[in-house]
Amino acid sequence: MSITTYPIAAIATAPGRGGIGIVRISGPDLSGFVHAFFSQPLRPRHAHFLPFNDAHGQAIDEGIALYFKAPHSYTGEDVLELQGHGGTAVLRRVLARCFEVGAAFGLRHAAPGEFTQRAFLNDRMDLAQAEAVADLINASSEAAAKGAMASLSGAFSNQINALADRIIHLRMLVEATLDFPEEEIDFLEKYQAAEQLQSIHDELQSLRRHAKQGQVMRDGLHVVLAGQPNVGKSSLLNALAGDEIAIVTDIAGTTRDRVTQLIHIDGVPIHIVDTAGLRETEDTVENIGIQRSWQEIAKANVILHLIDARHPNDDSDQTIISRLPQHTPTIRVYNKCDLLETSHLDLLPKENDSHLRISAHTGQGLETLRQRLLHLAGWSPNTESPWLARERHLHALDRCDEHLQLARFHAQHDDQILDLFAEELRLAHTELCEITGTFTSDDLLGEIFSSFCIGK
Ligand SMILES: Nc1nc2c(c(=O)[nH]1)N(C=O)[C@@H](CNc1ccc(C(=O)N[C@@H](CCC(=O)O)C(=O)O)cc1)CN2
Ligand SMILES: Nc1nc2c(ncn2[C@@H]2O[C@H](COP(=O)(O)OP(=O)(O)OP(=O)(O)O)[C@@H](O)[C@H]2O)c(=O)[nH]1
Ligand SMILES: [Mg+2]
Repeated sequence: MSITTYPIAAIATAPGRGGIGIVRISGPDLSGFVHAFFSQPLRPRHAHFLPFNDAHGQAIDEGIALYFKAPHSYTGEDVLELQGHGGTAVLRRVLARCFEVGAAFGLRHAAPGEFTQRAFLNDRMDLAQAEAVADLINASSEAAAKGAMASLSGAFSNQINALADRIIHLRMLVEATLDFPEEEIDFLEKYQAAEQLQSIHDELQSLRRHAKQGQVMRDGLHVVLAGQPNVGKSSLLNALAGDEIAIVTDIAGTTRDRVTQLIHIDGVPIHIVDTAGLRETEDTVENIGIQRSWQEIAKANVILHLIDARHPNDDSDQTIISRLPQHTPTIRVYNKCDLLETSHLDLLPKENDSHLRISAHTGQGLETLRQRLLHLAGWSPNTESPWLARERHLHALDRCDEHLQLARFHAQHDDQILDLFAEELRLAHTELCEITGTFTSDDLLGEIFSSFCIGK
């Protein structure tokens, strides 16, 4: 792969004050730089306690210098770490001194993610692992951090590679047969191609379910609270968040702007979006709020349609139902059950997967609601430790599945279409390679690494 020639430097620790701050430099050969900076060579992989001097020999800081020789480093290049005191000004001075010394060596400031990009280009990790580095840093819950670490250590990539190997095996058989046209007729039977395909397909399905969970774990589920004014949407948001986030009053039309709160259910991040109550109104401000409610509803992963349990068959709710998107999972949540006379309970639809009874005031039914949300997120509590995945990975798995299905179609209509079968297998394989980065466009790499923080 293409290896860049110039060295890069950046502050690797978070901006702001900290106990220790690190300036990191990576390049194909830093021995000249090290000598110019310290006037002495450094023993690789040893901690040296040294002054970091300016051009006049005055100490800017004193700290630990660590020198990693290529390829035994994070990036696979020579890496020098200057671990000093973690103050903004002192770190900036150390970095500036690096550029002074490094000018002779073509030292440049690192772009976001450039250290990790070099690690990827030097085969220190594949693309899914590089993405996991960023996901680990950005993880908002311990469960997400655990999942990111699983991906970083290769749990996800290993499964992708195992699946790719099975497709490669089948491809080899097909391609070999294509060289001997007289054998094509027997191919499918001889190698039980349909059975192999079926079993690859089954494995892909299980991988997709797993990856879907990993993606929800990373990005969270967007749950929108929708319904008429005064049904208790904001009260439910507050109850789920365990805090007074949104204003609650008995005045219909209290919420104007959407209010979003991140909560965690069993470690799964869930973005709860409270919206303005839906109704016909002349009020300009409220109308803008209601438009925003519909925008949020259109983007939702799950809609909780709140209904006042005392009026379960309200016309306005029927109108709302008719306008809700058909394909978004929706739960009808009958709120204020604490106010219901027992005799009225019969008027409510039976509780099931899509009809729940709750009270935002007493907390009745909230645990069932939480579990229901987890279920809709594709979460099954007994899954062995999940790894984190991204939307990009899910799309690639979906496309892989489409190609496998087309391959299966050609396998079932087996008259002289072995080359089409082979082509679909090739495309399915390519999709898996996009996940681990064996084939990727520079655009995609740019997009992925530019979203990293500086110094990573
Ligand atoms: N100070 C410091 N801490 C850090 C990092 C770093 O770059 N510097 N990391 C950066 O993100 C993470 C650790 N990742 C690293 C991965 C590989 C190597 C490395 O030197 N690997 C060599 C040697 C392995 C060995 O001794 O067994 C190799 O793989 O050949 C270093 C850090 C988190 N903590
Ligand atoms: N008894 C009882 N009252 C509730 C319950 N949930 C909400 N309320 C009351 O219903 C009124 C309206 O609650 P909100 O949470 O502001 O309703 P909303 O759906 O957000 O209303 P808008 O923001 O106007 O759309 C308040 O007086 C709440 O205290 C409940 O479960 N039981
Ligand atoms: Mg409200």
